[in-house]
Amino acid sequence: MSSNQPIILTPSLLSSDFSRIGEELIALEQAGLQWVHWDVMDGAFVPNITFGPPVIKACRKKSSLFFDVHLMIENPDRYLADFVDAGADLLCVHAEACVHLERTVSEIARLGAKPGVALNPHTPLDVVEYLLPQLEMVLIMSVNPGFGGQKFIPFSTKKIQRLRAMIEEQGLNTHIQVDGGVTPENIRELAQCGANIFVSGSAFFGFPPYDKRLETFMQAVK
Ligand SMILES: O=C(CO)[C@H](O)[C@H](O)COP(=O)(O)O
Ligand SMILES: [Fe+2]
Repeated sequence: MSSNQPIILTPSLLSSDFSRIGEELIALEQAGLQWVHWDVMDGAFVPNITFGPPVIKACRKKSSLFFDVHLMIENPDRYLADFVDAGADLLCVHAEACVHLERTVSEIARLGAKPGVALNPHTPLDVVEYLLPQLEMVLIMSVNPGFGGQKFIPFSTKKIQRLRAMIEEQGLNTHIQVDGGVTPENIRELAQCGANIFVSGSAFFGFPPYDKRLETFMQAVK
């Protein structure tokens, strides 16, 4: 059940060289990428800490890539305006971190960014069912969030299939992003299940040059 949505590869900067993120962004753009995935971690929602709005804001000046921002933070409402001001194009919050998810999603849209909701591997799809018309994207975590380089959790394929069916049932064409353990070896199956936006960290940045790596992913998904 593949989607009619465009196929997009969004490299996760979590596996990039943090000492030169600005240069990495320029290299991605030159290699033909259109999106880039920022993994924001607060050391509370997930057991790791990365970067926040000031880093994104500084990098925004160097890049016209679409900034796809994955917020792995508790109570994200506190920082939505800061991330939009920093230049986030899409803000994806975790359902597990939001008590009033509809309010949070509406606020992201009001601030002028595209809203997304991420679901941890064990979180059922029901939590987004009624919100789908308001969402640009649902992110299916195919690893437990917090670290790059983990193994893809096999039941995620069934979850993607069910979500694509739910989206079609409502007559929508919401993006499905899959995040964690995505490789050129499994991207085709994930697209056939209905995902159309693919995050890749370790399997992307570990295999330069980036233009060739993008081509490898795109050939694999054809
Ligand atoms: O959200 C994430 C981790 O919480 C990352 O986006 C994800 O793990 C990407 O890394 P890899 O492709 O190496 O699995
Ligand atoms: Fe992510």
